[in-house]
Amino acid sequence: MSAVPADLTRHHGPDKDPADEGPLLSVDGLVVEYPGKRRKEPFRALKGVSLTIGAGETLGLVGESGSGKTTLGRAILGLAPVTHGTITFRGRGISHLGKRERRALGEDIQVVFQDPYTSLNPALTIDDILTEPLLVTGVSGRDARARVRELLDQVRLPADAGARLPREFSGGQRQRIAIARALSRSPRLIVCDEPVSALDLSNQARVLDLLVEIQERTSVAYLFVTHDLSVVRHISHRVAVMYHGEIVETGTAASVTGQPQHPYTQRLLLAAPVPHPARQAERRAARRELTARESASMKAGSA
Ligand SMILES: Nc1ncnc2c1ncn2[C@@H]1O[C@H](COP(=O)(O)OP(=O)(O)OP(=O)(O)O)[C@@H](O)[C@H]1O
Repeated sequence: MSAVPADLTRHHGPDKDPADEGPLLSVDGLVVEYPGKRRKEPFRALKGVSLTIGAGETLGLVGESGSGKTTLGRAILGLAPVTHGTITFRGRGISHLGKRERRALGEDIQVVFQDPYTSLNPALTIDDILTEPLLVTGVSGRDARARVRELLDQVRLPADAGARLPREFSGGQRQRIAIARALSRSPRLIVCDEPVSALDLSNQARVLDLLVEIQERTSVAYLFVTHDLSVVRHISHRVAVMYHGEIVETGTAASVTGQPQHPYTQRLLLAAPVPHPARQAERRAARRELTARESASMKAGSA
């Protein structure tokens, strides 16, 4: 069940669209394999992943490096090869769309990448970066310019920012421009792939607050990929934990980070740094205990 209040699940006005009845996105038994190098077996990066995201909901996706988080986001965006399983968006299968259908879906599903330094075209002004996705869909130049002013205001940048180039902005400001670009066509879902991990702590907090505020206003949903548990706690309604290409635990942000069930989630929590040396020592002791318990149960299993 979604942790999002019922009034947040409305989208784009009071008329009910049958496509909005179920979850916004469902992923069922998703398998993604990358071709093996030099005729080796293909590498299975996702091994049957299932999850749902409701309208207006943030699902935090955590897991260590290489667990498959980015691959899942890329599969939803049509950028990773789906071997088995289905991805359904507003009731429609989207795992194997043609180029034109995928482009049309760009209106509803957008992405914000980790690195605000490489994700914006350095040769274009901010106005051009933000108008481009609108002009390709036939919006008039005048309407696109008006929308750009609205977007800059939404991400707290001055209207004259439009005439400048990406290099004239800080990392946090660039990430806000990338968010404005993702919002330009009013999507229902944004895949946020580590959007704050390249930023310093104060910019992280500003960008996270901005994402929450935008969600409250527009009911956009986020798949929020991160390896940082404090970030996931701050932003998510629910959290899914990935480990070696599988989802090993899903629950509300409070339950997954408060009473983790899976040993990997317990380990992930114990690995998160805490400022106080005494708490750090407690964590080290808890990690040792967990390792001892795991090796005892492995020995019992192999006996
Ligand atoms: N294009 C590719 N070709 C082959 N293997 C790939 C490709 N992309 C990813 N992989 C492999 O798939 C696995 C999952 O990678 P993925 O980037 O999805 O993990 P991740 O959890 O997002 O990691 P990180 O937090 O480091 O970004 C890794 O073992 C990776 O090496």
